[in-house]
Amino acid sequence: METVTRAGQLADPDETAADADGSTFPELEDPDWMRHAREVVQTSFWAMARRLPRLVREAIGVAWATSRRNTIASIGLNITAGVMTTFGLLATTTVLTELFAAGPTPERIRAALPALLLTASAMTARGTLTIAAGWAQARLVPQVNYRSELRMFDATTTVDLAAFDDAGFAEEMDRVRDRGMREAASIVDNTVNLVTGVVGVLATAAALALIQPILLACLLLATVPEAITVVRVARRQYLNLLSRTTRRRRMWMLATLMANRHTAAEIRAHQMREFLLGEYRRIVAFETRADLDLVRSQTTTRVLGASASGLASVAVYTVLAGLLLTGWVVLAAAAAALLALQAAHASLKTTVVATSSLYEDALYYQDYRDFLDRASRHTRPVEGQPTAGFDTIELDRVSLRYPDSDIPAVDEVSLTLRRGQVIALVGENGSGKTTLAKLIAGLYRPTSGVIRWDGVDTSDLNPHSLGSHVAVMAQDWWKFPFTAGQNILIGRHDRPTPGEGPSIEDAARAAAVHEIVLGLPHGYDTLLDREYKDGHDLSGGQWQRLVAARSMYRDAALLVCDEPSAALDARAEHAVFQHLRRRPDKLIVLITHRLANIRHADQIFVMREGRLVQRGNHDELMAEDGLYRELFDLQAAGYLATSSPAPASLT
Ligand SMILES: Nc1ncnc2c1ncn2[C@@H]1O[C@H](COP(=O)(O)OP(=O)(O)OP(=O)(O)O)[C@@H](O)[C@H]1O
Repeated sequence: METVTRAGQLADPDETAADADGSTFPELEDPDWMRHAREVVQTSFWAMARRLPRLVREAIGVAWATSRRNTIASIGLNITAGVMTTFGLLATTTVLTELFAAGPTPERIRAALPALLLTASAMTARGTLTIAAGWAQARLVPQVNYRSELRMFDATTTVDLAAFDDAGFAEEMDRVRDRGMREAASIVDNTVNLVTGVVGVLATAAALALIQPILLACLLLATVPEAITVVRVARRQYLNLLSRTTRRRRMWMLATLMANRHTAAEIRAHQMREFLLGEYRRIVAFETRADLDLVRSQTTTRVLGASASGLASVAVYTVLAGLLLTGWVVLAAAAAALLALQAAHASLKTTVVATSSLYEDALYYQDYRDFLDRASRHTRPVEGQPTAGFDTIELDRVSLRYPDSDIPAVDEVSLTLRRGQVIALVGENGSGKTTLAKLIAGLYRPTSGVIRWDGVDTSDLNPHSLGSHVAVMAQDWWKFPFTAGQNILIGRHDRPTPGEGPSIEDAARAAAVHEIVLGLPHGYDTLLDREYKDGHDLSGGQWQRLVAARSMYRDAALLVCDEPSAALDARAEHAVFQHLRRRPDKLIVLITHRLANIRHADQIFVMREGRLVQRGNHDELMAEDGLYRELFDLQAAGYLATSSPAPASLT
């Protein structure tokens, strides 16, 4: 893969990843999204310009959908400001004509006065309109930004869980979060800049054309060196940014490791400080060299550009002098033309820079749109019949194969579960218990087979309605950076009737976490994240109790508990399992490796390599000579206070 290096040249990856000492930065590989950056670098300016109309339409569409008022204001005020520029320049010509006319000075001034007032008014109006347009633009840009961010997070929180198992989806999501998400605002911003530039060019060109059309042609020619310099400098700057992105990611990662509460203990325990600082220093040295290279090459380009521009300006002024000498233009018109030339020059520069930036933005914006399309393919339609719950859940030859995997994680599983039961899924690591539980909970859709709630295929049910009857205590829960109370409340933040289910405190009591929360500095209002002021943290087991309280607060008909007591002490485990006992209104699905906790389950399903290999209650399974008994005996042996020899598998 090609990589972009220090001075911005495309280089061999091995060369790029090697620093001056010959050691390597294996992580300094280009992220995939950089391909767009390379495309920009390799595309000619005219190729970019050809795509402009489509981009401008797109940007105006986005801006229009966000705020009509600010869109009209940004564009309309800029156009009006352009008209004022033309007026101002033409009025300046009249002022100069009057001033250079023959006659006594006071009379000439008097004659010039009306045009002078007109010029002053036009320039004041232009200034005011430009400021107002800038204000509207400044209001529009963050609104567009928030809108695209919300659209993105709306998609990421709606897609099926399975989307996150698709490596392409995850990578695209990172890329869009990294850059594409904010491009819509940048497109709008650059479109308005482009409009401003074009209007400026047209306004001054109109004035010049009225003064002397030959000067207009000269102006366009004289701008070429400047345009080339601007594009070259912008591209080189961009290439530098590109090469830095990878290094900066690495630096950012190292910086996060070195200034982070979670890594502080390990860094000290392993005395990693010098290693991390050394890595950081190496990249900084690389960065500094790249910066110096850039400054050198940019300065050279600017010197060459400025010299060429200077020569071009001399040429234009020579033509102007020639026109003056031959009587093609009068002195007053020549002076006004000089002003127009300068104004046009600045507007052309704005136009060129905006075109180049707009093109670049558009490529990243395309990523954003592609991601939204991909997300919508991973999203279930919200229609489907609502459900009031279930009495039975039936799995009929249900399988699930993760993307990029040849072996199904769950393989043709058929079982029937009833409300009022406690059932347990048992098996060794990787046997498919969590995957099966997620299928039962409706978090995954089977790749084959059918799951029915009271005979109705769950894919015909409204997913939101179905989800409202399910609570999941996940194995890999997240420490949400909210208060203790909110951490429970988010189990069902939208409970329609308060008092319908357990209160936050009831749920906390059931999960043996109420006393712990009361002991926090602000009780249920204590923020559980040390990274914020006044934030606190809990131990792993205390967090797990809080997670259990959240699911109890959710109070759903189906409760799936995946290793609910892995981090709990004996007392808390007892409390949690007391709550997870048989209840007529609930179906409880338990996954645990602590088999003593499921002895009283109505049904135990034993899994091996994705398949159900045994089913029955504890006594029935102990009576069989199978995996369940083997696992149970192995565990029970650990609790026996005898010096009997350990099972063969442990020796
Ligand atoms: N998101 C995923 N993408 C791809 N493969 C996965 C994913 N999650 C699990 N697997 C694979 O599916 C198989 C079953 O995993 P699962 O988590 O269901 O097992 P488990 O019985 O719950 O294991 P454990 O007891 O360790 O929690 C394993 O081989 C695992 O590597």
